[in-house]
Amino acid sequence: MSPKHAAAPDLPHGTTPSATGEVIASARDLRKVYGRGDTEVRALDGVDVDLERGSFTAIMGPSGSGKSTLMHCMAGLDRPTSGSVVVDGEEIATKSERQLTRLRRTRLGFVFQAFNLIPTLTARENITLPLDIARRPVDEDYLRLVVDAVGLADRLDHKPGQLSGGQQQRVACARALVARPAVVFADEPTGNLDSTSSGEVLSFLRSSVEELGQSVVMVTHDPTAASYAHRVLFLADGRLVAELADPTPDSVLQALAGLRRAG
Ligand SMILES: Nc1ncnc2c1ncn2[C@@H]1O[C@H](COP(=O)(O)OP(=O)(O)OP(=O)(O)O)[C@@H](O)[C@H]1O
Repeated sequence: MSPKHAAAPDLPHGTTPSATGEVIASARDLRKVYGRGDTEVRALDGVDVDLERGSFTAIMGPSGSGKSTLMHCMAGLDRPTSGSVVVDGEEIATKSERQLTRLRRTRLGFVFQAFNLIPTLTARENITLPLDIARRPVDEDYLRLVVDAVGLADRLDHKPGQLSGGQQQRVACARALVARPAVVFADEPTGNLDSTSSGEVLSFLRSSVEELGQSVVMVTHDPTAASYAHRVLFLADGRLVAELADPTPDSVLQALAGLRRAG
């Protein structure tokens, strides 16, 4: 992975060279209902989606449209009321808590808005934590590749408190990737970052897809962030209402404006 990608926010918006045509995660007629009676909320109201291996997908939509619920149901963090979710060939909607925990640990990567690093561990220890918990050996060559790509080689002995917000989120990205998960789920990964740090994190996520063949799904409110993806899915009222391939910040803004007019 070239360092220029890790620092260059200006990525080409073109075809998806890394995409394989193979589905890595899918949802069928996915529904999630919170509450009942007068307080019932249909957070997901019949979502069908296929996510391709080796592609970067952004999920957008107004507040309350179901973005986080969709991501959480697809990542086994929340259980759907009905419908099916298959990730890396496994139906996850029917798994036990124990099986889900194992699946999340071994096959999925997560990046959250609040970096969620362990303050007493160094950057390196934070990055290798998922492997240590799963008692899997660290692939030092791959670790070096990921660490170089996020530009953290000279920060590995620092604790999170000694790192900037952008650096902490890059540690979180490296942590999500080091076990080579089937899918990385990122929930507003740049929500706490300035535009420069956001660009670095998003460039890294995109290059992890294009150069390492990873599959990334990201919830975001930010059209610029979404433009780093290969594909943007738009949710409204718990339904998938539109999608955009090879987005730019302008085309995302236009799509959002169109949806507001339609709504
Ligand atoms: N635990 C819960 N209990 C009850 N209702 C919930 C719960 N979680 C989410 N909801 C409701 O489900 C709907 C979808 O919520 P969700 O958080 O998925 O939306 P979102 O698009 O991610 O919103 P935001 O952009 O504001 O984060 C909202 O109406 C929300 O109030």
